[in-house]
Amino acid sequence: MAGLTVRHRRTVALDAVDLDFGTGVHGLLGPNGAGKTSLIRVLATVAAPTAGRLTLLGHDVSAHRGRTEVRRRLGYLPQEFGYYPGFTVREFVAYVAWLKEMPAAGVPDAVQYAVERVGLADRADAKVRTLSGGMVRRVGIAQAIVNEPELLLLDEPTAGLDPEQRVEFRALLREIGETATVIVSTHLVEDVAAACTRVTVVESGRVAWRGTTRELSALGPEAGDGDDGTGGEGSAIERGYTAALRAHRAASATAAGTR
Ligand SMILES: Nc1ncnc2c1ncn2[C@@H]1O[C@H](COP(=O)(O)OP(=O)(O)OP(=O)(O)O)[C@@H](O)[C@H]1O
Repeated sequence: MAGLTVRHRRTVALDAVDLDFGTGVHGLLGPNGAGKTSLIRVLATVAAPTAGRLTLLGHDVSAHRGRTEVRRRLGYLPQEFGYYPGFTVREFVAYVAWLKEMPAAGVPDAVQYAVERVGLADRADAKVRTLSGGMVRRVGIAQAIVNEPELLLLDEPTAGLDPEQRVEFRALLREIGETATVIVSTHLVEDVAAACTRVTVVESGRVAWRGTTRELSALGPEAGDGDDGTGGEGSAIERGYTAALRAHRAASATAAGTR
């Protein structure tokens, strides 16, 4: 993507962002309101950018034909995911498979596999309305992966999952990321540490930092070294994240001051 800009009335949610993502699990980290959801929605082709160029899976998505092709090959779990409470898990995931125009003959097996991968095989014939919040979240993940997407976009996917489910889910992401591009927006630094190989930190609609998870962990002060009494707390990756944000803010303030 190049010069990607998203405006909501007067708010600039994404400010001329240039990014590319290869195979693997990418974490999108940033404070509330940084622009993560705006970016994921554009990548999922549910929102059009205000300006800029976006190519997904080799297709220009400003063209109708490109968008249709890409939608078949992507999976998307929105932050607030809408479902039909009267459908069973199997029916709902099959419905999404149908929306993605998967060949009908392969749908039952694909649904079964997706449901198994999220650990819901024993509830596959239960109505979604009877499930707990964490289980509904897993239905959301199942519908996102039913077509074995080449591009998987997940907006705050671990919200509502208990610690054990989180661990299983991160393992699933790593497995999918071996062959697909997975982009996970989160404010949980531990999710990134456990599941992602690369990180993009966004703030105020701009890319504040990019690199590997390991590089982000190495960015912060050593534990206990914080010169202001806060910098040395938390895990290595939390300290790295805080350091990346501070450096970006300092650079933005300097740039604004010299304008
Ligand atoms: N529909 C909208 N109308 C007006 N402003 C919006 C709309 N959606 C987002 N914004 C604004 O755009 C900016 C970026 O929001 P976005 O939801 O992309 O951030 P985020 O990083 O996903 O935040 P969070 O972690 O809180 O979900 C924020 O300032 C937000 O208030």
